[in-house]
Amino acid sequence: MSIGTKNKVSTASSTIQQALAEAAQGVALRAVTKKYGTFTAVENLTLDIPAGTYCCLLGPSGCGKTTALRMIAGHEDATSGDVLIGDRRVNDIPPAKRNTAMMFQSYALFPHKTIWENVEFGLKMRKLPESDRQRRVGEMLEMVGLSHLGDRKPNMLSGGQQQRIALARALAIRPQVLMLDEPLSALDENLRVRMRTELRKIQKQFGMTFIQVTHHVEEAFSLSDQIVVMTHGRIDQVATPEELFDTPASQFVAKFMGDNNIFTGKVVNCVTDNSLDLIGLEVAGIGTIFCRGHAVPIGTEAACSIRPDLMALEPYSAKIPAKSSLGANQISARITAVEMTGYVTRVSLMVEATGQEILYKVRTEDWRQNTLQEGQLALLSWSKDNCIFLAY
Ligand SMILES: Nc1ncnc2c1ncn2[C@@H]1O[C@H](COP(=O)(O)OP(=O)(O)OP(=O)(O)O)[C@@H](O)[C@H]1O
Repeated sequence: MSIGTKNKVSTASSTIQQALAEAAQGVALRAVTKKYGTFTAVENLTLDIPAGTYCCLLGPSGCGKTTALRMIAGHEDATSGDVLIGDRRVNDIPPAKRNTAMMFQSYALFPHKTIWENVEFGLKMRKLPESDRQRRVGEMLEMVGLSHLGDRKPNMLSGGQQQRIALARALAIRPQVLMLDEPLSALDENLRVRMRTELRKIQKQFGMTFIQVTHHVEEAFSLSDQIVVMTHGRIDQVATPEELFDTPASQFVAKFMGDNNIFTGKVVNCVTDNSLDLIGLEVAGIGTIFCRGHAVPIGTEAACSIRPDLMALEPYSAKIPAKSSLGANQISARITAVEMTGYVTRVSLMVEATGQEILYKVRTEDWRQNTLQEGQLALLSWSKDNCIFLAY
């Protein structure tokens, strides 16, 4: 590549970068509800997504995330509440006039049009002059690294390439917000991981607002600045991936994050301590488990959560567990299964007194150093500081 070409590329890229970053707007929902007849699909959602954020709406099937996305895009009317893009209330503005773009799982590329024509489509609809269209399509194809494929039809491209074209087409109109509805689910595992890295890179590079619907926790963790966890049409928690991983706010979130071990019981003890109180939870058949959280009245039914990688496991016979001193969380459990999944080994255990299943996760290399086996009784222990109190 000559120096001249290189300069041209970087100038083009910084021009798009500026244009896209300037276009980006935040989104706000104010007490938004959507009803289908008597059924409430989305209830009283209030949410702020700042401009330039990669936000994922995460939750199980049917929790209302697509409905929420469609109300932002204008494909669904809110039954009540306000939808704002930037400072503008958009409830009564049709989808094509909202300055948003949508990218779907199926890419929705036009099969009979070339790649170039696909990317140009939205610009033609907006009646951009020919010269502007040419320049923008060129820039977009360059951005996704597929300038050389402009003459091909979509069926002559791989799944990953089609995906990038769908992204180029969506961004060509310089939307204030890009919405992505499960954009990676049609791809195989390897490609999915590669494409999510690309999506994140492009979103960061150009500082755009992306709102994506997904039910994959790992995908939401890897992509997002902000994750909105939804259940039954409501928001359960809005947090960064790190916050969600370290401190789930509810039993639902702790379970949905994957493998967290949850104990339910009654609050029997609360000690005010630094920013987070030390709480004792009496768990039937197990005893008192100590955890960190915000104090609630003694006697309240609640739960706590401990990550499977933050526990320690050792042979039971080596130590008789001292009856819970403050903060020493220990239980005995029998190993019921050991699964080597690659870097990580998953060890399933059962608390014999209650039948509760517990998961312990360990680096495979570390697991190989110990003598524990399936069928053996073991002692699990974990720190109160890693154990998260869940008030609901
Ligand atoms: N047009 C409709 N008429 C009636 N009910 C609907 C309609 N669209 C969605 N629903 C219902 O609203 C609820 C939320 O649907 P939505 O598609 O938003 O869920 P989701 O979280 O995106 O699920 P998925 O991950 O399966 O797409 C579901 O119970 C669904 O059946």
